[in-house]
Amino acid sequence: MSVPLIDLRRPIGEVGTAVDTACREVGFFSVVGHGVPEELIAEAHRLALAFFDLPLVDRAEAEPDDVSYPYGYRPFSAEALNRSIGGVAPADLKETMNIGPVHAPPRPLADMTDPDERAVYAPNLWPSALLAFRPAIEAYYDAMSSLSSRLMSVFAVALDLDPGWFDPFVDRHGSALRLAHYPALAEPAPPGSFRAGAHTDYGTLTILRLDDEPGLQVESPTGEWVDVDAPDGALVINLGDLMQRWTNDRWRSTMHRVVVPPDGGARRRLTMPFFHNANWDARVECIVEPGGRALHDPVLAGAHLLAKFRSTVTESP
Ligand SMILES: O=C(O)CCC(=O)C(=O)O
Ligand SMILES: [Fe+2]
Repeated sequence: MSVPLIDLRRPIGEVGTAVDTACREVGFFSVVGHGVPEELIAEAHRLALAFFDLPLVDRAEAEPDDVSYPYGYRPFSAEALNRSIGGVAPADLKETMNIGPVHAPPRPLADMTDPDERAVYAPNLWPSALLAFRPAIEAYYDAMSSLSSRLMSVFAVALDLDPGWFDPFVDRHGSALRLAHYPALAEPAPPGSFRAGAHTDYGTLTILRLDDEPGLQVESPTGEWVDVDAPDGALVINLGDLMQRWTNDRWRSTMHRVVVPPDGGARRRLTMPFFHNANWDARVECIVEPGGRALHDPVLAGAHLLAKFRSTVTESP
């Protein structure tokens, strides 16, 4: 299934209407006219592959000592995304490299009394073996950060709010970029395993750069799993749980997963999801349509995110 394709160069009102429809019906869409140079995307993708081609000892240099540290390298089988929704699926068939904010925090770390907030601004861990990696990935992080801000103002318009309505809630966001490598599988995958188990994303929105290898599926409103496809050069956008809650369930945070393709996963796959979050201390209260009532209690964005994140670490990688 091609998820709805939206050209961000169209007039903002038209874009907003298309986004509202896509977010209500599918929770996924793809965008062209996003302004991120193709070379910047290709360079990040190339260096991400080069990172996963490093010998394990060099990748492991970027692995945190403590599994609860949010950034750095996570080896094969360290995560089971399905557990974030209470599932019991085996570990995912992937390894990841996770990158947090690439600029100085909005205020000194010493002023942040919540240790979990400090964790969002914990330093990134980089491998010393691949010098071109860090600048290419930081440039990609920045590009995703700018595109997220633009999408949040499109979201505001789609919800009949002022374009800047979300700004005070996201102007100090601590979002995370993930490089997800699904290696070619030498042996048949264990029964019931996935490249990434069924889950919803946690935050406001995710920007996903797919590659040529298929596998991403979304759950339709009638419960069928459908393949996600997007034209070359497009970026796939989906909503996270916080946005569903914020919109009082008007929009959908859609269940999705990455399956092992019918060839048994003979080819590797590399995607680069960027998980945009609201500010740590943003108080998210349902945006209620006229005449409606709030379906959820207010929640702080940071606490909401951490609870989700902690539920997915496997006990024994
Ligand atoms: O790799 C993909 O296509 C999607 C991965 C994903 O959904 C996630 O990491 O949250
Ligand atoms: Fe996801």
